[in-house]
Amino acid sequence: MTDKLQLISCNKVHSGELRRYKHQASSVNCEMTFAVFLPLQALNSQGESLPALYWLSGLTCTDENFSQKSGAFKAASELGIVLIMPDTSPRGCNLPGEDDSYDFGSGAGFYLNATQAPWSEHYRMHDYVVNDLPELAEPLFNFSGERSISGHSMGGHGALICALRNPQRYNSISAFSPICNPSECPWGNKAFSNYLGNDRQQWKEWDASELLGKATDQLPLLIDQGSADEFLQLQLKPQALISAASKADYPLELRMQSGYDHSYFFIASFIEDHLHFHAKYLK
Ligand SMILES: CC(=O)Oc1ccc2c(C)cc(=O)oc2c1
Repeated sequence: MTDKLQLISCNKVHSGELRRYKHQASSVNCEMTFAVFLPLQALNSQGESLPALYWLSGLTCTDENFSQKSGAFKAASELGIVLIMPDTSPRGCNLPGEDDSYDFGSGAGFYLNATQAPWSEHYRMHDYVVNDLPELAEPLFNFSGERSISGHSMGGHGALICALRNPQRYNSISAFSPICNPSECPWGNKAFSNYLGNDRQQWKEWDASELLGKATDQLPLLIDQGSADEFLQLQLKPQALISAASKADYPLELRMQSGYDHSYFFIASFIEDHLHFHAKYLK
């Protein structure tokens, strides 16, 4: 599988390696970039078997924001967890409007499979994250077969829908400030109407609150939300997820963190908690 990957860069960090790769991806029909953090344990020739945590970033981000701003590598090194960090959308596909706004198109793939032209040919980030990326990234180390998923904002919602739609593939889910009910917020309305069309029944298949409300398989789920988040009321709507979890008896731990906003300062403050949370379910 590694012959399909082109190494872009490699930096030593916390005794491990942060590598960036590019490759042609069949799910999204274009070139994609991703980053992987391999702790020291993944680099020695004995090849201790290690689990993976997928990180999905939010609107406007690339594979690089989490690497540069979260401070996750020290804990990932100590816990022996490989981090796999995809980009947030296909790019450079020359679709009309692809680069016109921060909340749609490039940097805003929403981790779903678009059904509407012209987006449906490339904007299939669900299949990329759930199928293509694991096939390429997991052979880079001695993979234990255990994976979990986390993310921020649009990526927090992405982590929720990837795991709720494919509970057998993940051991645990976490999110920072996720969009909780995209069918009922402006970012979600814009993305879903363009990617999925106007039939709101179809939207339910990609909305975390809808999926959680009818989930039959339950995964451990941790969410951190800042109380001073500027997007809390209009866009994120955690109450919808709390209500769905309560109706479905789904075990959700949602921690309201006093005074934190939507930025990576919030993520950096609690990422170690999230890594320790996932470590419990990855061994
Ligand atoms: C690096 C960074 O600040 O990331 C960032 C900023 C803002 C947002 C918003 C507004 C939404 C989202 O989904 O992600 C996101 C990420």
